[in-house]
Amino acid sequence: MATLYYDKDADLSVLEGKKIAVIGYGSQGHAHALNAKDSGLNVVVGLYEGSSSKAKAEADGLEVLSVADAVKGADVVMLALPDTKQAAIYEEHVGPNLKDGAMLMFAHGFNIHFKQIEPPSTVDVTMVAPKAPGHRVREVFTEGAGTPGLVAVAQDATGEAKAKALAYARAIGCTRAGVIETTFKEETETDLFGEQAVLCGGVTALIRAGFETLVKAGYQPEIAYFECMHELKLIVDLLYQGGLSYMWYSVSNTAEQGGYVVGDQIEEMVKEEMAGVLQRIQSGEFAQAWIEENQNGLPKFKARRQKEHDLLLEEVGAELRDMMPFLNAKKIKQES
Ligand SMILES: NC(=O)C1=CN([C@@H]2O[C@H](COP(=O)(O)OP(=O)(O)OC[C@H]3O[C@@H](n4cnc5c(N)ncnc54)[C@H](OP(=O)(O)O)[C@@H]3O)[C@@H](O)[C@H]2O)C=CC1
Ligand SMILES: CC[C@](O)(C(C)=O)C(=O)O
Ligand SMILES: [Mg+2]
Ligand SMILES: [Mg+2]
Repeated sequence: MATLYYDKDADLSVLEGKKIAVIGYGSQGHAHALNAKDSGLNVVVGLYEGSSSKAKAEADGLEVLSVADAVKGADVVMLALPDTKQAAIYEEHVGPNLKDGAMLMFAHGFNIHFKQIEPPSTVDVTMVAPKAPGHRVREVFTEGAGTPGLVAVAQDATGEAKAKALAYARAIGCTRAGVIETTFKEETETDLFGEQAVLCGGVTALIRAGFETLVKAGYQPEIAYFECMHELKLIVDLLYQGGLSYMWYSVSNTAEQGGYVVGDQIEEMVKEEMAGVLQRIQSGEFAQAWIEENQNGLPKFKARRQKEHDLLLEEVGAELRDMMPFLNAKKIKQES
C-alpha cells in the first residue's frame, strides 16, 4: 500500500521565513513560485540575463535574480529548468553557491537518477513532482484545489529533508490532493513511461491516427476533429471524476460494446511495444539518446515538432476553437 501525505501531514512552518529559490519560470517554475508565494513563503526566482520569462515573473510580483544570486543563501533551491539543461546550469551557477544544509529540489528525477548531477553530501536532495502540467498546477491551486504529487528523498543531510519536502509540497498545493512517497528511480521511470506511452505519446498517436483515418476515407476534417480530439476532453473528464466505470456508464451501450471489442484489440497490439518502451527507459537508452540529441542541437526534435505543428488536425482545430470563446483557447508561437 502506498504511503500518502495530505495537508495534515505537512507542516508549512518549517519553511516559513526561509529563502526559497525557484530556478526557472516556465511551466513548473511559475506554478511553484506563485503557489509558494501565495502560501506565505519567501520566494525568489533565478533566471539568466535575457530570459523571456523574466518580465513575466516580475509582472507577477516576484523578485528575479541571477541564478547564482538566487542560490546564494537559499535554504531551498528548486531546479525548475529543462531536464537537459540542468546539469550544466548546476555545474556553473548552482553547485558553487549552494550553502551547507540547503535543500536541492527537483520536480522530476531524471538528473539524479541518471547521475547527470551529483550533489555534495552536505545538502538535502529531495523531489516534489506534481503529476500535472505546470499550468494546471497553478490554475487548480487558484481554484482552491491541488494536483497530486510524488515526494522522494535521495539524500538527508540535515535529518529534516522529508519534513521540508512535504512542507514544499503543501506550499504548492500538492498535499491538498495527495502526495505519494517514492524514490527518484520509481518517479523517473514511471513518469517517462507515462508521458511516452500513455499521456502524451500514446494519446496523441491515437488522435492523429483516428483523425487521419476518417479524413482519408473522405469524411469532413471538422467532424474528424470533433470526434477524435475535442470530445476526448469530455470523455477524459468522466474518467477523472469517476474512473472507467463512470465513463462507461455515461456513454451509450453501443459505445461501450464497441469500445470493449476494439479497445481490447488495440490493447493487445500495443502491450508488447509498451514493454519495450519501459525497457528502454529502465536501461537508460532513452535518456542517453535524449542527452545526445540535445548535444547535437536538437535537429530531429525540431523537425518532428514542426511536422506536428503543420498537421491539418492543428489547422482545423485552431479554427474550430476560435468559434468557442468559452474554451479560452491557447495559441503557441512556433519557434524557428
Ligand atoms: N512541464 C511540466 O508540466 C512538468 C515538468 N516537470 C519537470 O519540471 C522541470 C522543469 O520543466 P518545465 O517546467 O517543463 O520547463 P520549461 O521549459 O517550461 O521552463 C524552463 C525555464 O527555465 C528557464 N531557463 C532556461 N535556461 C536557463 C538558464 N540557463 N538559466 C536560468 N533559467 C533558464 C527558462 O527560461 P526562458 O523562458 O527564458 O527559456 C524557463 O523559464 C523538469 O525537470 C521537468 O521534467 C515535472 C512535472 C511536469
Ligand atoms: C505528462 C508529461 C509530464 O510528465 C507531466 C506534465 O507530468 C512532463 O514531463 O511534462
Ligand atoms: Mg509527469
Ligand atoms: Mg515528465
